[in-house]
Amino acid sequence: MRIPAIETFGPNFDSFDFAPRTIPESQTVMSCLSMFEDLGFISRWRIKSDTLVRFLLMVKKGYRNPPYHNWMHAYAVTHFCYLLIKNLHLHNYLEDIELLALFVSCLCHDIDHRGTTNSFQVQSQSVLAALYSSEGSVMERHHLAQSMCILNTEGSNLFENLSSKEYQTVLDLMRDIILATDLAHHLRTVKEQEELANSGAYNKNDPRDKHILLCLLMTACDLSDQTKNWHNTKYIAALVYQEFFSQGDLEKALGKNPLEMMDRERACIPELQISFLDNIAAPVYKILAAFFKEAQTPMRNVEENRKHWVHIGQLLKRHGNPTQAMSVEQI
Ligand SMILES: Cc1nc2ccc(C(=O)NCC(C)C)cc2n2c(-c3cc(OC(C)(C)C)ccc3Cl)nnc12
Ligand SMILES: [Mg+2]
Ligand SMILES: [Zn+2]
Repeated sequence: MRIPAIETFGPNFDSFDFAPRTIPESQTVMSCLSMFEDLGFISRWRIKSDTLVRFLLMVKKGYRNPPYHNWMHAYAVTHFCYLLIKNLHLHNYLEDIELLALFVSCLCHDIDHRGTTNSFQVQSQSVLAALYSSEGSVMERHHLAQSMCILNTEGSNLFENLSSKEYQTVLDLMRDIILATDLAHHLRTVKEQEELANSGAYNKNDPRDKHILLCLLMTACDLSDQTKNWHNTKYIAALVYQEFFSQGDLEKALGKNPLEMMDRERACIPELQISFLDNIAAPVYKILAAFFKEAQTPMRNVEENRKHWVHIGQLLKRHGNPTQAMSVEQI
């Protein structure tokens, strides 16, 4: 089968400033094929092209269509992983199999997401909560289970030609990486990531150091919409709050009080986005830039986007009533 050259998808496809959501959804699977090829994964791991196509189509089909946590989110996350591998010379920090696991985890990390949070699963006593709430990370365990199902399906097992040792290793890595996408896990490990980055003593023979770096890279991919242009950032906020406000509506219907950020009557999006950037997103890219000098651009773009939110917040204060919930279209 002919896999298009990566240049087909634009001259700056491998630049941090490239916005993957400009790729039409109809070309995303083909674009993933080209990324696998361009990263050398197809020959290195002897991936049969029909297996790879079936795997990608099964993963894409595994996503539902909530406003934010859909296939295009997974595609954008995966594209940022491609950028990290191409721009940060990660081969000096991680083994080949760890890069493969990271890239495939990006594709799979939110499979079958329903657009609601872990706490909503527990509150609403969902089937997934019944299955996983005793271990925590309810949604992430489900994303992992769905991913394993696809890999265990005849014809879409991407890792069919890996040795049994490699096979076990890549599945263990996917488990660690996908479970690390739980915000609660991230908040528990971000301090350690910062210390490791600032120590300058990263040791590629230390499994703990490699685990910490893999978690940082995964979170950097998961939040990468914040590292693009303002138009992209504004658009993503609209999608995220559509999802949050729908959950808030459901919680009210269940007689529960939603968090302010999920309550369309109370949420002030610019304020919430500034605190999300300050407390969650910006630190991730500051730490990434502390690890890799080539990672200045994403960090600078997040700082730029914060300035836009401050400006929007001032406009709102001057022209609107500051507590009035801003419709996402008005942003
Ligand atoms: C634009 C944007 N605004 C957000 C605003 C708030 C929050 C939120 O959860 N606040 C909870 C309080 C307790 C702090 C997340 C937001 N968010 C995410 C996101 C990141 C996640 O977790 C990782 C990837 C591990 C960080 C998990 C889920 C989501 Cl939706 N992606 N984009 C966004
Ligand atoms: Mg997730
Ligand atoms: Zn995600």
